[in-house]
Amino acid sequence: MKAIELKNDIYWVGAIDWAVRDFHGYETPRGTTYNNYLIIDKEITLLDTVKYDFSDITIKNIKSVIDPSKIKNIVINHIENDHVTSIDKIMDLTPNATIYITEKGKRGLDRFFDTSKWNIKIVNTGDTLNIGKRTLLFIETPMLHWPDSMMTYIKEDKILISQDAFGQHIASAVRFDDEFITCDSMSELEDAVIDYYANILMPFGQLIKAKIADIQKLGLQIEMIAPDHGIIWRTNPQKVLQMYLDMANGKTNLSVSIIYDTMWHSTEQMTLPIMQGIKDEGVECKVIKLRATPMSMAIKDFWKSRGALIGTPTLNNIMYPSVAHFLTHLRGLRPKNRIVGAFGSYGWGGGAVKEAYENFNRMGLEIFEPGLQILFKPSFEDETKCYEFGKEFARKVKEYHQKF
Ligand SMILES: Cc1cc2nc3c(=O)[nH]c(=O)nc-3n(C[C@H](O)[C@H](O)[C@H](O)COP(=O)(O)O)c2cc1C
Repeated sequence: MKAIELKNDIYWVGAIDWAVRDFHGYETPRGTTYNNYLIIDKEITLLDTVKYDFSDITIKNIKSVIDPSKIKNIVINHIENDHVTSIDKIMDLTPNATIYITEKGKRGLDRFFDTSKWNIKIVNTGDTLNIGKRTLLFIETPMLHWPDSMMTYIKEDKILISQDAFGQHIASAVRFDDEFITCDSMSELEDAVIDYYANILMPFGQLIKAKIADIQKLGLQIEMIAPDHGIIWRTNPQKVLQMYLDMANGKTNLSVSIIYDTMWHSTEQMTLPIMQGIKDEGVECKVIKLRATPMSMAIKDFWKSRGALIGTPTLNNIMYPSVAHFLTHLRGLRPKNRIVGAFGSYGWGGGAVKEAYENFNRMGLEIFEPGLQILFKPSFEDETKCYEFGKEFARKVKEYHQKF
């Protein structure tokens, strides 16, 4: 691999991770990339590093353009391990370089490395760094998605180095959106954006809107958005900005996800008439069995639908563990603008459906009540109840969807 030019004298020097499937628990079936960028100017500047196991690769890529000892400035936009843990290797090659980082970023960096001998400059929103023909503008983006996060805008080239925002977990032979949609497809790229947003950025919708508004107020013209993972947006960067705004504003499909688990298939049997009821109301429906589906995919499918029905049998008075796991994960992501209900089979005292509703209440979601509980295996009459339950839920979903 070698460096790839984004614009004149601005290079991608990152690494492709074809093999990663478990990214801090997030399933990444397409792998990912760790993107970082090198600018050749009067002061040679590196924007971000990569995950530690890939330090040799980024160094090789940098060497394909320039001797790394000539790097004068290193901008660290985000201190998460996948972006910062090869900085020591880079600093070994250019010990006099200056690191530009936010104050919170510096505090974190000090926990990973002995930074006592490194030159470090703290930057705030609006600060600029002139590197010769170019000026870098720093924009702090706290909690998008860590407190230290920032973006760097290359003024003359109109490139926004956006760190994790606008990224996707895609390992590909190509670097740019136009290339990707030729060898894969736009819908695959969009799906990867939604997947990343749902699993990482869902809690931060309000911040996303505010930050995009700030960027618009600054009047920055953006010709390219270069994130720290996946494909670079050079054809139509406005597309991903609009996708983020839409998701932050609650836009999603008029559809339902049935997300369930089962021990002896009774709850599973309930999914079929429920699904039929939903479809007969003209609403699309997708059914996801939790133990057969990676958590991050179930989260994405939840996010892609206006409504979700959670199916759980009762085990020892409470929800089935995989369902509890899913709802705990979902609660951390602070979902909004979705309507939910629950159903499931039980054998005696029940308890799982009630507990699912307790979870929904804690999340502050729009709730469809009452839930549906069936004793052991659903009878023919029970299946009719399931069908009506699905129909009624779909009607409520359609009504709720009008608000958006
Ligand atoms: C280990 C075990 C514990 C159970 N605990 C309860 C319970 O506490 N309360 C209850 O109502 N049913 C309990 N059940 C019964 C199940 O909820 C019942 O068999 C139900 O139909 C299972 O639904 P499923 O086929 O979708 O897994 C238990 C079942 C098993 C296997």
